Amino acid sequence: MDQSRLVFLKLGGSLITDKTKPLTPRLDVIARLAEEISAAMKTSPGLRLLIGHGSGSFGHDVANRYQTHSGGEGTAYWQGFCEVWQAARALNLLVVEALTRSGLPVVVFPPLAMVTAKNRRVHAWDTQPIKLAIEHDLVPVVYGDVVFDLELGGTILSTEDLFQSLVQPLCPQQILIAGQDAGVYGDPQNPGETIARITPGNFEQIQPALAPSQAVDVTGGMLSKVQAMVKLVQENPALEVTIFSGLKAGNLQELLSQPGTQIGTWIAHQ
Ligand SMILES: Nc1ncnc2c1ncn2[C@@H]1O[C@H](COP(=O)(O)OP(=O)(O)OP(=O)(O)O)[C@@H](O)[C@H]1O
Ligand SMILES: C=C(C)CCOP(=O)(O)O
Repeated sequence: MDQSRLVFLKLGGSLITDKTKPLTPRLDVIARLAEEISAAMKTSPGLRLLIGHGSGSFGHDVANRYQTHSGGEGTAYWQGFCEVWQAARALNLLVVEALTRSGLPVVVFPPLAMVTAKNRRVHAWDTQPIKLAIEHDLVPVVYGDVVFDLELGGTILSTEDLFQSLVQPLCPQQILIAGQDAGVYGDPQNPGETIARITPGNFEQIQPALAPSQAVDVTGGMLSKVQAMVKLVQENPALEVTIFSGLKAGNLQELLSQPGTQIGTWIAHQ
């Protein structure tokens, strides 16, 4: 890859859906986020993007009913697997429609068709097509999905799981995680103050403030998100991660077009 700046962006399920109501997209938010991304791309010629999105009250709700993430066998398990796929895909269609309407050249890489897992971790993924899409100035889109698992039968990979496995082959400079919350709160029971910076050095001290999602969520909420990102910056010291609110209009556009903007919680090597 050349000198341009590659950013992985997650549009969290807590942002693009209402996680308190099954199968409820926030279409106005999705449309605004798409416009912000498009505006940032126009004013930042070196910016290259890989977009991932979460499943919110689509996939999580159905997966929770069937415990799809834990693996299984038999007709009922595979029926559930299929229903989770349908829910995740339905949300993906809405996101892609909005991104396309905003003029973004998006191409979808459905995880079920590309990735296999082993005990809930990415096992094999030919990332060459994604690399080529970025090199040709397209915007690849991935999303949390069901995948076949060589040990468990089936499982679920979150957007963060996918990002973790794409960092090494694609070498992004930044990961932006947009959710409904202003960042990582020092006390999730009393949301207000966000933690400005998390590093491998202060992670242990911050960990008690990290909890699963307050909504139905089979991939772990803020705790697993921060854990995964701290591990990534530890392994890739040049990488920086920002967790921020995409509900506040303008945040996403600013973070995309002005690297270094201090919004939300930063996760960095030091
Ligand atoms: N310290 C904390 N700060 C902020 N949120 C926290 C904290 N601890 C737990 N949470 C919960 O984690 C949620 C964010 O994780 P969640 O996985 O729901 O987000 P998401 O990635 O946007 O959603 P999805 O997994 O559907 O894509 C928050 O909405 C909150 O309920
Ligand atoms: C529940 C499904 C299908 C995917 C979960 O992905 P995430 O919302 O990124 O955690």
